[in-house]
Amino acid sequence: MAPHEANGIPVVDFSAWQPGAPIDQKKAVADQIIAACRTFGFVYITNHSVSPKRLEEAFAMSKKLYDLPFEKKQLAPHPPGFTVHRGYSKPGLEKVSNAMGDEADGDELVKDLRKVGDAKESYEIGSEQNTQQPNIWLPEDVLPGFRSFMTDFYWECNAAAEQIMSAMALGIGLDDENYFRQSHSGHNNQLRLLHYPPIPAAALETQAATRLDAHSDWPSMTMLFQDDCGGLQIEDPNVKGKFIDVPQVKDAIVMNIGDLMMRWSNDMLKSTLHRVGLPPKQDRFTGDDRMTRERYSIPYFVSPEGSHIVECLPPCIDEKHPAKYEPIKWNDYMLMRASMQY
Ligand SMILES: O=C(O)CCC(=O)C(=O)O
Ligand SMILES: [Fe+2]
Repeated sequence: MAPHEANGIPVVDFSAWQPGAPIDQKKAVADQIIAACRTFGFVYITNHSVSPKRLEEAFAMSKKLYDLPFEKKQLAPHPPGFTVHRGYSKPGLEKVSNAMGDEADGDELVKDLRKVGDAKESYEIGSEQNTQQPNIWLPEDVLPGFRSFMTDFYWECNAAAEQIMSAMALGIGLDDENYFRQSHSGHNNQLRLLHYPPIPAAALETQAATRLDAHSDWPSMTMLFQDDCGGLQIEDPNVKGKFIDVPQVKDAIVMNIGDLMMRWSNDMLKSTLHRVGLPPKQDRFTGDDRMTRERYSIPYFVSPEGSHIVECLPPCIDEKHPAKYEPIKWNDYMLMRASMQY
């Protein structure tokens, strides 16, 4: 029998969600997703529309990308600044170098940290029709088939996202199952290929480096595909500051609510802090450096149109829960969030 949870986090079997299925059957799936999103803000979804074969191909393509020499990957560079999120971002070394201290101090830890590899590298892809965020591709001969595969995969992910959002609409209690489709054309989503190279365990343990700091995602929701390395953690819904592992469930989507959906749902659904740290013990190499395994993950961020006005959903408002937020455009919300970061 399929598992119903992994480390306490609900696993929802999506196979009963079929276009012509009886409403009770669909509602059962929808309710399970919403229940998980109310407590954890995270839920595993199995038997969704992205096939295991396609996922295997996507991870294989991502590996091919990251196996390329640095100079080749740099042929599709992420533009400087925060306005366009496309193309290849090389590993950020700021944290690591900050912790290195004075070269002359001879400290063992400092020496260790000198060997610290790259914390993470990423490649961002969007809709080919999104003119505000034009894609940045490698020359075709550098990685043949990459562009066409990722363009198709982007829309396959969106098809799964549409079904999940339909289930969410039903689970929230909206009359129209297609409610979220009106504002989510799919052109504003973001496919991210992430690679966390091997790194000495000591660097993560001493927090001299992190793979990915604790954060919440901004958009409506995120669908994450992860390999079996481990290291993803979410904040325990019952204990602030305590993080629990989100182990791999093979081929499952790890779906999580973003800040925008939390606001949209008048805080009924939770946008939960999550981070990527040290992989579980058994995944570590035993050499002197105790190098951790590398990790690959593929998040897919789902956002509405920039001009869409997000207003607390009626089923999430009652006498005990009056609307907490003013209506806001997704574009304005992003600007507000970006300005808060400085
Ligand atoms: O790599 C992961 O598993 C997490 C990625 C993530 O949280 C993000 O990119 O926002
Ligand atoms: Fe995230």
